[in-house]
Amino acid sequence: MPRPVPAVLSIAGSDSGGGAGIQADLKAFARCGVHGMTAITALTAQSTVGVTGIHPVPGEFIIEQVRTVAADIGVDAVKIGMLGTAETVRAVREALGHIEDGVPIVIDPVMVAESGAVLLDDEARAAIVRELLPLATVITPNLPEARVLAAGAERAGATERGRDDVEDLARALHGLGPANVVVTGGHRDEVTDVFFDGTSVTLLAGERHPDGAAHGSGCTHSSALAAHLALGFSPQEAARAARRLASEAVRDGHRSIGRGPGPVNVLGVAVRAVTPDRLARQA
Ligand SMILES: Nc1ncnc2c1ncn2[C@@H]1O[C@H](COP(=O)(O)OP(=O)(O)O)[C@@H](O)[C@H]1O
Ligand SMILES: Cc1ncc(COP(=O)(O)O)c(N)n1
Repeated sequence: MPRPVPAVLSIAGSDSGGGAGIQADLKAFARCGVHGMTAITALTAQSTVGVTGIHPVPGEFIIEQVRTVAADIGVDAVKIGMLGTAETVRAVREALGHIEDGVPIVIDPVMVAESGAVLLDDEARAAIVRELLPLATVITPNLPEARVLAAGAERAGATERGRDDVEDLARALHGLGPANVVVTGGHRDEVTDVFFDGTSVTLLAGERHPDGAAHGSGCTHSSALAAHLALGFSPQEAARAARRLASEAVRDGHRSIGRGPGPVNVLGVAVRAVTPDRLARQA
C-alpha cells in the first residue's frame, strides 16, 4: 500500500538543547507535512553555549536503526547530518544499503555547531568525501564547510585552484560526486544560497534576518530539502522551498532561549502554547 504521507529518515546527531540535530529535523519534517524517522549517530550534551560531551552510537546500532524502519515503514528520502567519526561514516555507508536504490539523499556535512564546537574529526571529513558525497542527490554545506571540502578536493586533484568565489566553490564540490550542490548563505552578508546542478548556477536569494536566531538553521534547511524531494519537488525547487523555510525559522527563532545563539523556530506563529490563561479566555 502506498504511504499516506512520505516518510523521511534523518541520520544525524541528537542536540540535547533541542535546537539543532535530530530535534530540529523532526520539527522541520512536521512543518513540511511528512512522517519523520530517525537513526541517531551520536548523542551530544549541548546547549546554545556549547557542547560538553559527545557519545557516539556504535556503528552496528546505527545500521540497525536504519534497517528496522526501512523494512517496515520504508524511506522516501534521507537526510544525513552530524557524523562525528570515520567509523560512523562507514556505518552510515553500510546502512544506506538497506534503503532502496534511487531514494534521494541529502547530506549536510556538519562540521561545527553555531556555538563553535567541533562536531567532525579530520579522518571523518576525508571519509565523508570518499564514501558519501558521491551518493548524494544534494549536499548542503555552509560557506566554511564548503571551503574545507573544496580544499580537500584540490589536494585530491579534483579541482583547479583558488576558491574564494562561492559559485566556483559549488562547482568544485560538484566535482566530488554529488548530483547537486547548495552552498548555504547564512555566513555571508547577502544570505543568498548558491545552487549548482552540474550545468548551471542558480542564486536563491531572500531576506536576511540579522536579529533572528540561527542555531539549527542548517539542520532545518537540509531536512526541509529532503522532505520536499520526498514530496516530489525537483532538487532546485526543493532547495528554494528549504531556503524560505529556514529563513523564516531564523526570523521566528527564540533569541532569548539560552545564553548563546538561540534556536530556530520552524513551526513559527502556527504554534502557540495553550496556557491556563489563554484557555480561560477562550472558555
Ligand atoms: N540570518 C539569516 N536570515 C535569513 N536566512 C538565513 C539566515 N541565516 C541562515 N539563513 C538560511 O538558513 C539556511 C541555513 O544556512 P546556514 O546558516 O548557512 O547553515 P548552517 O546552520 O549549516 O551554518 C540557508 O538557507 C540560509 O540562507
Ligand atoms: C547534533 C548536532 N547536529 C548539527 C549541529 C549543527 O547545527 P547548526 O549548524 O545549525 O547550529 C549541531 N549543533 N548539533
